[in-house]
Amino acid sequence: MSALNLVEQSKRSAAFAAVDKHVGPSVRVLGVGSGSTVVYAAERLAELKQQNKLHPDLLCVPTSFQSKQLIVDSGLRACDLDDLPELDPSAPGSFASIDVTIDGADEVDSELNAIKGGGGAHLREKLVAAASRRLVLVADYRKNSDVLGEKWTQGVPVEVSPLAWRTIKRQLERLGPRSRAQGAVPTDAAAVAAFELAHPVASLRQAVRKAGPVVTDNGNFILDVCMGKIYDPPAVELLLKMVPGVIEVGIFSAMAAEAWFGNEDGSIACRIPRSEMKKQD
Ligand SMILES: O=C(CO)[C@H](O)[C@H](O)COP(=O)(O)O
Repeated sequence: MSALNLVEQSKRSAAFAAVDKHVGPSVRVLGVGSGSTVVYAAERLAELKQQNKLHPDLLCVPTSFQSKQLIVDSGLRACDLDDLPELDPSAPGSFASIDVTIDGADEVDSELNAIKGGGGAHLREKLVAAASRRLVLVADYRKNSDVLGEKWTQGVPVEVSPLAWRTIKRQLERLGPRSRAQGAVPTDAAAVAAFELAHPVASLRQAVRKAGPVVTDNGNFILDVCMGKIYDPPAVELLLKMVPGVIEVGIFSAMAAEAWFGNEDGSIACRIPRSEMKKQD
């Protein structure tokens, strides 16, 4: 099998396995992620729908224009996040009105922190993930990592306001040394800085087959911020988010409950956060 087919096959097997495990007749509201791996999840959902194995009134919440097309093309019903009914505010976890969300990822570390936004959809993806009782990631073996930034070297996608993207870029690039000097980044063990590079580099993502920048589904720009390995994803997420004009950061810290990977040898691996595994030992 060629390398390309191997990657596609591993995306497909991960997506099929995750859908089979998590999307049955009891799931009433499903979040549908974005990207090329989620295309296979939609393929499986369409099959299950044909076989009457889904809830008859299943609602699917899209995370992008692409995701909405996938839902509609699969014969499923799309529903905006804000159209979901408010749940009993006194019930535990009541904010989470989506039963489960299946989404892709660009890289996933051992704690299931993830980099997302390679497809530029991370604002809506994070909104949907935060409103989900369970976030399940699906990816091929190239995304399976120990530390964020090890395999995904294109930078953390950061959605920013087009109003002042150059100013925002400059501020993001100053984060490393300045914030460390001010003690904003936890550096307790000295060697363990929040991220690797002293001088992050942010580049405006350019469109393909259109002159100029990528414009997101929300009318914003994307800066890809290279910062080397990310040793403390929650701290870096917060740090980036605090820059005025940053709309959303493509670091998803401790949001995912499970990650399914298609392996190179054709097998499938399902991972949970390493700290959860230790508790179960
Ligand atoms: O975050 C995303 C889009 O914003 C995607 O889920 C991520 O880029 C993975 O995409 P693919 O499945 O095509 O590798």
